[in-house]
Amino acid sequence: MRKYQEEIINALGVNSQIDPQAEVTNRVQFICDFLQTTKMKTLVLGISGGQDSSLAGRLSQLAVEKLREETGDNEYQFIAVRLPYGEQADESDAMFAINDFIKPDKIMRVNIKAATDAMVASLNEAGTPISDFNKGNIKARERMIVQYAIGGKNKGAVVGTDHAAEAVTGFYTKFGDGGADITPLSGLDKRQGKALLQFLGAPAKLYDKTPTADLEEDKPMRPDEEALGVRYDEIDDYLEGREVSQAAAEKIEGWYRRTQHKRHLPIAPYDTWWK
Ligand SMILES: Nc1ncnc2c1ncn2[C@@H]1O[C@H](COP(=O)(O)OP(=O)(O)OC[C@H]2O[C@@H]([n+]3cccc(C(=O)O)c3)[C@H](O)[C@@H]2O)[C@@H](O)[C@H]1O
Ligand SMILES: Nc1ncnc2c1ncn2[C@@H]1O[C@H](COP(=O)(O)OP(=O)(O)OP(=O)(O)O)[C@@H](O)[C@H]1O
Ligand SMILES: [Mg+2]
Repeated sequence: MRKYQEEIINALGVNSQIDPQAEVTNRVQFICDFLQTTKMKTLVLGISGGQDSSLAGRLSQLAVEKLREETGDNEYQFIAVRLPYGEQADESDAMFAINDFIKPDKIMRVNIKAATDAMVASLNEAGTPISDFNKGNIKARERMIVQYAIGGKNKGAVVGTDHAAEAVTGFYTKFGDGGADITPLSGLDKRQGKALLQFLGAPAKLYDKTPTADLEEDKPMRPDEEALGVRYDEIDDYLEGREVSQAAAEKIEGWYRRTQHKRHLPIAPYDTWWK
């Protein structure tokens, strides 16, 4: 194994083999422990219709159901939030994930288009035209704002969907979808997330779906793999300690190096890791 590969695997806490049943049990328990320790009662998560939020959403729902049963406290709840920008192309997938699999206690819908467009217009007026790519990051941050607002009203914590195959490339918006209170999928790669969904009895269309950030209007539903220039299969192999092509390894390590700043708190004068 490459030396850097080993370092990255350790930093992200990836196991080369997992037992999906144990992972589900432990991760649900982790969420329960978090709520009981912090005395928070609500979990909030945006549901896109993609694999990651389907899994994190179902684990969140299972955790609050377990706590309700164990404590008799019916205040524990999970709020699934639909956060379309206008009309979402795969809206039916998102509602399918919610109704047929996640089965959340509560569903909310907040359209982020007005807030996003107002922000872009104000920036334009201030002499800062915003590219389609940059606007995509504004959308991700608007979603973060909505989830924290709902959490703030409900003694709630915001659930993040970051996992090892995303963390390694830093393929998320800093303080956007990267902004959360707990990340129950940490340490899992993409195929391990899929294995957990299969164990949980998710319909295949939820985990067979092509992963997309879907933030750019110029490139709707653009597959993550196209943007990253490397396949999830290769990322997963790399994270599980397997040999991948030199080109794939270099691509992954390049992303990891360039996005190091996203996996740390803001840089302070005494920090040295960034130098
Ligand atoms: N060396 C450094 N040290 C400290 N801070 C540094 C830095 N370099 C950039 N920065 C800061 O980071 C900013 C860039 O990071 P960021 O704002 O995140 O923006 P950036 O990484 O440029 O873009 C986000 C990427 O993640 C993708 N994404 C976003 C959201 C969701 C998903 C998904 O899969 O669902 C994917 C999106 O498609 C795009 O490719 C810079 O503007 C700067 O403020
Ligand atoms: N349209 C949306 N509505 C609600 N939440 C969203 C939406 N788009 C993105 N999100 C939130 O941002 C997170 C990051 O998106 P990301 O694409 O990485 O995950 P995903 O869509 O759940 O899975 P996949 O990576 O397989 O597409 C999602 O998990 C979800 O919580
Ligand atoms: Mg997605």
